[in-house]
Order: sequence, then C-alpha cells, then structure tokens
Amino acid sequence: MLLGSVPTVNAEERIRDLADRVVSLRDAYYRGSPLVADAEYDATEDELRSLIAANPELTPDPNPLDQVGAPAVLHAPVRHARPMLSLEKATQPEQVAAFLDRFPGQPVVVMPKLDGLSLSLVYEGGALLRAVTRGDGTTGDDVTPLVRALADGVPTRVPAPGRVEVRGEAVMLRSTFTAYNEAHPDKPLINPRNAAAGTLRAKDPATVAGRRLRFLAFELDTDAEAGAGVGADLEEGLRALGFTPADMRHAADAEAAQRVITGIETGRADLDYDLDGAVLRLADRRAYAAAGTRSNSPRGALAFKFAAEEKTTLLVDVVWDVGKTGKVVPVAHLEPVFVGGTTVTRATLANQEVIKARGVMVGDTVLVRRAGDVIPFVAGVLDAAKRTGEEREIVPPSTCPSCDQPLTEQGNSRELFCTNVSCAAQTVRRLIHWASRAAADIDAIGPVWIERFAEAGLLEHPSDFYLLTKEQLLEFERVGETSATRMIESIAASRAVGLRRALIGFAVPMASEGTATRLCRAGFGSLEEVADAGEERLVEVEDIGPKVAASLTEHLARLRPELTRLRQRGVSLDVRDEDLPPVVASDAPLAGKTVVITGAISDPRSGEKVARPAFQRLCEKAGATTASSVSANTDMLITGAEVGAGKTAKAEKLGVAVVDQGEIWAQLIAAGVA
Ligand SMILES: NC(=O)c1ccc[n+]([C@@H]2O[C@H](COP(=O)([O-])OP(=O)(O)OC[C@H]3O[C@@H](n4cnc5c(N)ncnc54)[C@H](O)[C@@H]3O)[C@@H](O)[C@H]2O)c1
Ligand SMILES: [Zn+2]
Repeated sequence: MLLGSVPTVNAEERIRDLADRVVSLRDAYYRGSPLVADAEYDATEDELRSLIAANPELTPDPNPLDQVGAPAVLHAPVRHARPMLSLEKATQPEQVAAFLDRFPGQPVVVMPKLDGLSLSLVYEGGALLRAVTRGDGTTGDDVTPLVRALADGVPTRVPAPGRVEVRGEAVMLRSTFTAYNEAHPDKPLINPRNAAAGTLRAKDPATVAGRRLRFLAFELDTDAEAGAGVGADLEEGLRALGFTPADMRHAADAEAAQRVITGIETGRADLDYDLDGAVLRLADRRAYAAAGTRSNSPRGALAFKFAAEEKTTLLVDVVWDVGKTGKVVPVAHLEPVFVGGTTVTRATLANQEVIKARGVMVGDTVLVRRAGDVIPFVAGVLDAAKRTGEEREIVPPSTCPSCDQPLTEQGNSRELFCTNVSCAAQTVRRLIHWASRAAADIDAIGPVWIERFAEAGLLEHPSDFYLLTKEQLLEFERVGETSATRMIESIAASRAVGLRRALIGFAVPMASEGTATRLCRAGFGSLEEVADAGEERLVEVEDIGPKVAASLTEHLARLRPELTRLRQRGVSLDVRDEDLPPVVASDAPLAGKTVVITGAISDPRSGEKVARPAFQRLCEKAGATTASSVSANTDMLITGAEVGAGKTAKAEKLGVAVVDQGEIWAQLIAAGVA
C-alpha cells in the first residue's frame, strides 16, 4: 500500500511534528546554539518536503519551508530593500542540468557555498551606509560597527555614485578559527560558522577581538545612477567596486558546471574556509535580477549540497591514551558515524581544558567534525537539555593509565604528560612507530605483536628488534614457522633504514618528515653527524628554526647510546640514495627550480587524478625542488584545477610565475619523465 497517496492521520501527524521540529531547530540554530548537526536538520526538512509534496492538502500554514531563517531578537532591526532568501537545493547532476535548461544560452558562474553568514552592505554616494544580517529574510540586524571593526574585505568607500547593494558571506577563515582556539583553550569556538555568527552578535567589538572575519561577495545590485558605470558581469562588477568575490568559475553548459562542482568538492580540504556545497548562479547580474524569485528562493541560483563534515553521535566512552612522547590525551569512543567521507568511531577531545570548556560528558550526544584531513574531533555537546542524568563526568586521570606514575600538567591547556622514561605504554608506542611504514617498515610485525613482545621483555628499544631470534618468536602461541620466518626477514630488511627514515622513526618532538628530508638534502651523511652538528649548524638548513634545532640536539644526545647499539647490530643510519633528490641532468626541464604545487592535479592523457605527492615526485625527477608554500624563494607556482584566487594572489604579489599544470605536464612528457 502506498501511504503517500492517501492522506492518513499518520501523515498529518508526522507533518505537524516535522514542521514544529523545523521551527524549533531553526530557532535554536539562529540563536547560536544548534541542537543537531546541519545534516540532521537537512534530513528533517527533506522528509517534510517530500511528505508535503505527496500530500499537498496537508501543507501546514504557515509552512516553515516557505520561510527564511528565524525571527531572531534583533538589536537594531532594518528592513531589507529586497528579501534575503534561501537557495533551492540540489544533490544530483540531473538537477544541475535541469537548472541550466531553464536558462538556455545564459552562462553561469559556479562558486563555493560558503559556510558563514550572509550580510547585505548598502552604499550610498560611494560611502558605506550600513551592514545588515539576513535575519528572517525581511528584516535583519544592523551590525555596521562590528563589521567595520572586524571584517576584512568590506571597503568603506566604493567608486560609484547612487545606491549600491552588495551581498556576500562573512566567514571566519579556518586559520583564524584554529589560531583563536589555540590561544583560548578555555573557551574554544565550536566551528567557523558558529564563530562568525557569534562574532556579529557581540554587543561590543572589544569582546570579540581576535575573531576576524572575511567578507566574500556574491551578489551586486545597483540603482540606475550607480549601474551606469558598472557592467553586467557579476564578478567583474564586484571587482571593479573593490570587493573580493567568492571564487567564481564560468561554465557554459551543465557538463562544465558539474566539473567545477566536483572540482570544488575535491579541493575542499585545501581551502581556508568551510563550505557546504557549490552555488550556481546566472553570470549576468541583470539576467539574475530579471529571473525573479519564488516564495523563499531566487530562480536564478541553485545550491548543490556536499556530504556533511559534521554529524552528531553518541559519546560512548572516553579513554586516556599514552602517546609516544608521553602525552596523555582523551580519546572519544563514539557510536559509528559517517562524516567527512568515512566512518568515524574515535575522535580526539584534545585536552582536559577543552573538555571543561565544551562541557562534554560520557553519554552525551556530541557534534563530531572531520573537515579535510584533520583528525576528527568532538566539537561540542548538542542539546544538553536532553540529558537523562545517566551521563558521567569525564575525569582526567592523576596517574599514568599505563605505568601508574603521577602525571604532570604542561602549558595553559593543562596537557597531561607521563614523564616516566620507562613507561610501558610509551615504550610500546615508540616501538610501533619505529616499525611503521614511514620509518623502518617492519611490516611483518604488527602493533599487537610488538605489544606482546614488549610485555614479554624482549623489546624495549628499537635496537632490540635486531636481537630477536626465530627461536624466541616460536615460543609465542600462534607464531608458526612461516610467520616467524617472515618476521625475521622483515627485521633484516629494515636494517637498511638509513638516515632519513631512522630520524622519522625516533619521533623527535617538532622534527617532521620534512625536517628529515631537508637534513639529508643539506648534506648530512649520517644520523650521528646530525647529533653532533650543534644548533648553529642545524639552523642553517632551510626551514629548520632554533626550536627544531634545539629539540634535535637535545633528543639525539639522549639517544646516543641507542644509535651505537643500532650500529653494532648492523643497522644503517647513513644517508641513502632515496633520501636525496634524484640526480638530474642540467637540461632537465625543471632543473634548479623551486616549485610549489596547488590545486587538483590530473594526467591530461587519461584525465586520471594524480595524488599530490606523486606529482611532486615527477617534478623532482625533472629537477625541481618542491616546497609546501609560496615564498620569495619560489620560482614557480604550479596550479591544478580549482585554485582559489588567494593562492595565486600571494604568488603574483611576490613576483612568482604562476604556471598551469598543463604546461608542466607537456614538459614532463616531452622529457620522458611522466
Ligand atoms: N543545525 C540546525 O539545527 C540548523 C537549523 C537551520 C538551518 N541550518 C543550516 O543552515 C543552513 C542555511 O540554511 P538556509 O536555508 O537559511 O540557507 P541556504 O542553505 O538556503 O543558503 C542560503 C544562504 O547561503 C549562503 N551562501 C553561501 N555562499 C553563497 C553563495 N556563493 N551564493 C549565494 N549564497 C551563498 C547565504 O548566506 C545565503 O543566505 C543550511 O545548511 C542548514 O543546514 C541548520
Ligand atoms: Zn606512564
């Protein structure tokens, strides 16, 4: 039986429930304390929308789906000249094609759907008159003083007479968000969107100093007087007036638009702002205005939604984990949840101050965030009102969960450390790290076996691996002849570890894999040579600062006896060929060039995506040195697909050549490198 075709009491009740829920969720969200993650809210809206579509006679009045935002309490209400609306949503390529079909011959721009809050900026006679939030779409809040004090990208004057209205999104950059949270571990911000909204709700700019926002424009409206001097192209018009437009790409047809959408989604992790989709919009601002609106969305735009980077789930338990440096961190064990493209069961809670500031308890429904390649973390509790009383407080341990020695607190986030040098958990972590792929790569002995062997007293230092015998291994239950042989062979092969990977294997605080590579390339021949170099010589190496140099010197001095043991047991700590840049002929296409790679890379011959590190190696084979960010030493910025204007702007400012990947591929192919 098809429920949808017959209006039933159930459908009626369900619609009423959903409508009420949408209203209350919105209300909480626009007050700055969301009760669920956006993905859950969107699911509620979607269910309501499809039930109403199947039972139009049951449409609630008022229908929350026809309304915008929530009537927040406003400090200084201002009526918008034109309503600020929602956007029609799409999730399928066919919907994109249908949108373009409605406007034959009209070019569109595709841009990120920025996750901040929208602002309307009104200029009269060239001067900024006011900045207003969206509010309920009809009436917003005048936030001019806050915007003047805190938002970058809002010119106080524009070179146009008459009346100009620019709309766009005020976002908090991810870098600002991270820096702020690092500086304020006691009152962390939940996510950049909430942070932006909260900032513009402050009564006094001084209370939110350090929370800078960035305005990116996506809409331009002019009266006849101002319009005379501004062209029809949206992006050009915004630039001419001194605004930074959202990163807009022109697309002539549905296929091109879909390619840009996909590009935005794949490049999402590399951007400095959150986005939750892409927006398509008629490129000609006059055509956009002429297309008009529906009850709550413009006809000339469409939002394509991406998979969520934040979801809610149950916090099942918190386990304090001892890392290889002795840091004891709270790890959240979660009911599995699909977020940021993978199923997440563990997330970090950072430290005890963050737990306190976020008020998290075991048994809470928490917001889990996994944006880009960042380790998933618990951003906060949602709906603390729903607590049953069964929740448990998270109590930081006073002694090490592994060795029971008292813990010490460090820094203003009061991180916990076990300083016992013979702490079993740390020992095991360090051994596992030594055996990991990036270091000695003892792939036949997994973490569980390492833990067993350590418990049995066979392993304490990495050098102990090299004393293990087959007979010893065979004494363990479930280790047979074959696996014992494989383990011993794998250990033997790891003797060739070499300078770079051995240094990675020791996990010296502050020394990254890049540090290890740069030391090799700077001419160090062995790990002992690095240990003896002294800080002065180390800081001469590119990208190694005084802190890293001091840490290397201190830790390698401590490791000296271990280096001797490794040598005695036949382990190479000398630089290897693979640690050095490949020898290139002086006529190699990129010989002597320092390059930075950005954007999505794909092989033009097959269209296949190429991982950044793989492309980096190709460039190195062609003689280039690769660096991670543009500086005055960079010769060339190689751009893949979907590169934000911010990336190229810095290069251009420094006079660094910006070269499209196509050109580089042609050279790599011609030289037989790729
Ligand atoms: N968690 C919750 O309880 C809850 C409740 C209500 C709404 N929400 C979320 O709030 C979001 C906003 O919902 P909505 O319907 O008000 O807005 P929407 O998703 O329809 O999008 C309209 C908004 O998109 C923004 N935008 C960003 N980039 C843009 C661009 N390039 N071009 C045009 N607009 C751009 C503008 O601010 C505009 O106001 C949704 O993602 C929804 O999930 C969450
Ligand atoms: Zn310990």
